[in-house]
Amino acid sequence: MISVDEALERLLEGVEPLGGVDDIPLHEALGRVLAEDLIAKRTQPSFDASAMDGYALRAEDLSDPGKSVAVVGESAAGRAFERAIVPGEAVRIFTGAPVPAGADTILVQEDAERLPDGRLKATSALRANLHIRRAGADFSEGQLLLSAGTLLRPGALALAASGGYPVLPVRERPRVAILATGDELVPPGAPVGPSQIVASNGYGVAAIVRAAGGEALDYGIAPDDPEVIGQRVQRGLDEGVDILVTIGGVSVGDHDHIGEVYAAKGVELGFWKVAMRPGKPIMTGRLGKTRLIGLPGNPASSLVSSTLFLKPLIERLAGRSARQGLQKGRLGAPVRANGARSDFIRATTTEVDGEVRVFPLDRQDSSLLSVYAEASALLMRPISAAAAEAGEPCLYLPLD
Ligand SMILES: Nc1nc2c(c(=O)[nH]1)N[C@H]1C(S)=C(S)[C@@H](COP(=O)(O)OP(=O)(O)OC[C@H]3O[C@@H](n4cnc5c(N)ncnc54)[C@H](O)[C@@H]3O)O[C@H]1N2
Ligand code: MOO
Repeated sequence: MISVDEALERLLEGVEPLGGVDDIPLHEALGRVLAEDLIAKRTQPSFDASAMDGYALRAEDLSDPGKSVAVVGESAAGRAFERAIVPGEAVRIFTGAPVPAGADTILVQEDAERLPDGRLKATSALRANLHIRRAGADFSEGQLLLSAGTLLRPGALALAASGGYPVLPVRERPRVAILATGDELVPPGAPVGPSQIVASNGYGVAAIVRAAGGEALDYGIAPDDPEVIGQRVQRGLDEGVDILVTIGGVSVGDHDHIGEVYAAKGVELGFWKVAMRPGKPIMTGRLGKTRLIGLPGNPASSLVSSTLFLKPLIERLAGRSARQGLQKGRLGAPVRANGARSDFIRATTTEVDGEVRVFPLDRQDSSLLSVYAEASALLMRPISAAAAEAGEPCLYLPLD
């Protein structure tokens, strides 16, 4: 059996980002991947701005407690005070408003006293350069705002808007068809007969697809019939999907037909079986431009193997820049020696003194979705790892 690293290397070998680029409005761009570097079209802020409600003035004018200055006008957000101030003058100012020329500090309202004649005093010591956001503090025109390959998250969308972009060039999304297989499967919400179960895995797999930057296409449920599974696979090929994912039927039982279907379709086999737990029987292949991934049917197996293989494949096709791999943490509890497969243990994480502690969950059977849903990380135990105590270093993969 090949290792996880070798399997991933084989799967990603020669995979290039898809070529298409769409121009789409900002509000539709969440989760898409930026196709080009984004250069700021403007400077933010474009003027020195006050960070507080108060008064703009020269610090020197109120350097001793006996001094006062005249308040000669107002600068509000969107309505600047039109001229420079001169020594002895202050301007009432509000958060976000332009600081008038001649002023070098902001006296916050809470530290200001207006005298009966309207003049202004400071009730605490004042110095220059307080509460002023300098022009260009966020970014300047011509600066790189976001690099090609960035996954567009909420902050990136707001930044692009601020930089002057109502529309963004984004990469074409990899199209990923997901087909559940098994005579026992019924859709969620349908009556569940004796010996039937609900087809649940596809919903988790589809969510992994979307979070990675792909488009998930639901191909429904096929019975354990190689003929029918073959027809659905053909549909994926006809529709030119980038990835065709099947769930179940990759093991060695009499009703496991994915290998047979691959062979009948002339799929060029990538690998079958990886030295990992859960998810060992994963099968991959390629037919023309379509990549095929046969996920194992057990719920945790399908989700762990999607996280380790399907997700990076989508990220590569989507043109995403380098992704986070295994992280360093410390064991929150002792673990047993490991055997001949890398173990991806469903775990929770907490931060203690700036370090992440990883706590394996009690039950690890690959059928347990309640355990998988509780997990925030996969604790990775390498092949043949020795038993380890709480507090020892470990590696883990955060789950989205
Ligand atoms: N003799 C052996 N038996 C098994 C081996 C082995 O090496 N030798 N490997 C085991 C491992 S490890 C796994 S993982 C499973 C994977 O088997 P399949 O991919 O063939 O999966 P199925 O048999 O079709 O289903 C397994 C299990 O998962 C349920 N399932 C399937 N699809 C879904 C779905 N969409 N949603 C929810 N649950 C699903 C299915 O009902 C079964 O209970 O094989 C072991 N056996
Ligand atoms: O790999 Mo199976 O995934 O142990 O249940």
